[in-house]
Amino acid sequence: MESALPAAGFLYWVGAGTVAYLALRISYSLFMAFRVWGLGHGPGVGPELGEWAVVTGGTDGIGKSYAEELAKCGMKVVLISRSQDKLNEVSREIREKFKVETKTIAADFASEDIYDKIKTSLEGLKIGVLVNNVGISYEYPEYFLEIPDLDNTIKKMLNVNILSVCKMTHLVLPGMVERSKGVILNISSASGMNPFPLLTIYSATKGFVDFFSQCIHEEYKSKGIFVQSVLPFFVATKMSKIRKPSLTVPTSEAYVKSAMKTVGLKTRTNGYPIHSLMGTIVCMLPSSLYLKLSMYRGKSIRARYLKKAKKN
Ligand SMILES: CCCCC/C=C\C/C=C\C/C=C\C/C=C\CCCC(=O)CC(=O)SCCNC(=O)CCNC(=O)[C@H](O)C(C)(C)COP(=O)(O)OP(=O)(O)OC[C@H]1O[C@@H](n2cnc3c(N)ncnc32)[C@H](O)[C@@H]1OP(=O)(O)O
Ligand SMILES: NC(=O)C1=CN([C@@H]2O[C@H](COP(=O)(O)OP(=O)(O)OC[C@H]3O[C@@H](n4cnc5c(N)ncnc54)[C@H](OP(=O)(O)O)[C@@H]3O)[C@@H](O)[C@H]2O)C=CC1
Repeated sequence: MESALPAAGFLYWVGAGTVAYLALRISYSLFMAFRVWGLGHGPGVGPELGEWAVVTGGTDGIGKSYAEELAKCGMKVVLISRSQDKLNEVSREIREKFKVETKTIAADFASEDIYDKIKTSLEGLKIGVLVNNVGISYEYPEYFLEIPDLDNTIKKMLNVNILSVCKMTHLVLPGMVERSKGVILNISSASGMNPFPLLTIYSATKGFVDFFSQCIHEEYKSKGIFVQSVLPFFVATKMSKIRKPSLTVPTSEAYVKSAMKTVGLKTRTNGYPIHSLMGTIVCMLPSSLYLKLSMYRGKSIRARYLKKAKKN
């Protein structure tokens, strides 16, 4: 009886400590959400950082929306993607709508020999913002060994999702450091925060982007550079193949408008209020439960995709 009392006291303090810790974490998250999305603040970017913004994969989805938001802030925009036709069309739209200068570079980030051409095209530009947005994912969630053309998929996904982030940062960061200002926005994914089975290679590349961003921010923040890791859940784009936006699946325009409010305030963000709530919940789940739920989710999307493919 006597020896049970100190154990009960110990458990009481462990319980009280845990509750206090969780209460503090939730209060801090709510306070930050209110500060970022409730109070609002001016754009954390603009031509004062350097007149040009560079957006990789800037002709569709999330990248196109970043290009438009940056142009709206008065920045000149360089768009980089594969198709010159799409580049011409989107750059014309941006020039006409926002009255800013644009430049295009046609390059395929699946290749490794494009960076000399990009370097030459960017020479002499004062780049204030780099958005490392380009990324590719699976056609649909799939078991590792069943991925069509696996060797080629591995190489392509690593080149587009990882190599592009390192190489573009290498090209742009020296100028920013020299001018002691600049913002780099790296588009990771919620699947880079927590592993997402059946999107294994993709999820792991996005984990790389998240770690890379956090480390570079810590290395260069004293030089006036702000690096942000952006971690969206699903957004309605060609990549997710979700056609109809919903409460939890915003359009890319709504997503980016919201994510831009966090620039300068948060080095890691899910970018959208409901996504932040989902991120907070997911991070509090025991990892075994999270993995079960995400595997279940992946399997259900896979089944729907395969059923639809069989019908067509
Ligand atoms: C609030 C608490 C949260 C707790 C969470 C707990 C556990 C965690 C569990 C899961 C983790 C959650 C999210 C994952 C994390 C990160 C994801 C990041 C994604 C990312 O980085 C980008 C990608 O890599 S996307 C993956 C690659 N692309 C694909 O796999 C495409 C596959 N999809 C398709 O082919 C099609 O969409 C389809 C065949 C599945 C359906 O197409 P169809 O034309 O038939 O249907 P639609 O009209 O488009 O939509 C109907 C309906 O379904 C919803 N929906 C469609 N697709 C998806 C999808 N991929 N994911 C989720 N939901 C999808 C769509 O929104 C519609 O819903 P509605 O009927 O309107 O409610
Ligand atoms: N949509 C979502 O649900 C989520 C997306 N993300 C991330 O957001 C980023 C953007 O995704 P999203 O907007 O959905 O993608 P989209 O597929 O809608 O757009 C992709 C853009 O990248 C370009 N692109 C694709 N492949 C290459 C390549 N090999 N070389 C050069 N450019 C290329 C495309 O242009 P073109 O085809 O002309 O080359 C297009 O401009 C990605 O990094 C993705 O991982 C993260 C979480 C969720």
